[in-house]
Amino acid sequence: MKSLTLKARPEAIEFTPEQSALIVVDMQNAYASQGGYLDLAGFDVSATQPVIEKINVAVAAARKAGMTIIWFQNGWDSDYVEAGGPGSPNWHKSNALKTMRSRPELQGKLLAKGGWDYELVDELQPQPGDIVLPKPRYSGFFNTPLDSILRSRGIRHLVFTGIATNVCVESTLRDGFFLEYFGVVLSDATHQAGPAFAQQAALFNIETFFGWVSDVATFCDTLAPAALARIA
Ligand SMILES: C/C(=C/NC(N)=O)C(=O)O
Repeated sequence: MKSLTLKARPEAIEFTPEQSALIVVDMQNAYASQGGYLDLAGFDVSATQPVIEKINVAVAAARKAGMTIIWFQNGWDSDYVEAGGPGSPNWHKSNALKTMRSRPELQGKLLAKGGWDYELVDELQPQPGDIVLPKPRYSGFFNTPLDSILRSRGIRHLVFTGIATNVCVESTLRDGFFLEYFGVVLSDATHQAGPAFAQQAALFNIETFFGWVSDVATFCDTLAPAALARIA
């Protein structure tokens, strides 16, 4: 297995595709589509289409190079037992749950398994061999088998895409940092929940304290030789 060098901020980072995962965080209608949860809760989702396209490019390149692809889906059962009741901070802080409390006609619709809001957007669909993981909280490491799946495959490097940079992407990358995973964000394959400064702040935090920041074109250029080697 040959290691590759990815140009990134604050410095380049080495990784081996077979020991790395591309993680697609929560590319569901809830987060990327008009009429989904974030839109209904008042967050701007008008610029998510380019992010969807970039993720498709990154996923294709990662798959060709032999990386594991992991798709997260955030949400809960349609009775919201998994969301936690008033004894959970999630019940108080989740804007999806708050939106449904203020608009009872939406009850059972937002981030509920089995519904349109929970589904991945049409343009991004897992392929055989990819791993799809439901998650009930912002961090993909919490109450999911992510850590054991990664350990069993010898994966130490995690490349992140998805929505939202400042919530589930950053939470998962941070938890990964504490578990000794090297986290890289492809900035143009992510989008924030909230104003543009939330994106800048999340990327600043990641690049300065928790990981590395690169972009989709640089990632694909870096992987190209590994993909060719697998065909030859
Ligand atoms: C705001 C929010 C973000 N989720 C995510 N996937 O980053 C939420 O789930 O309420």
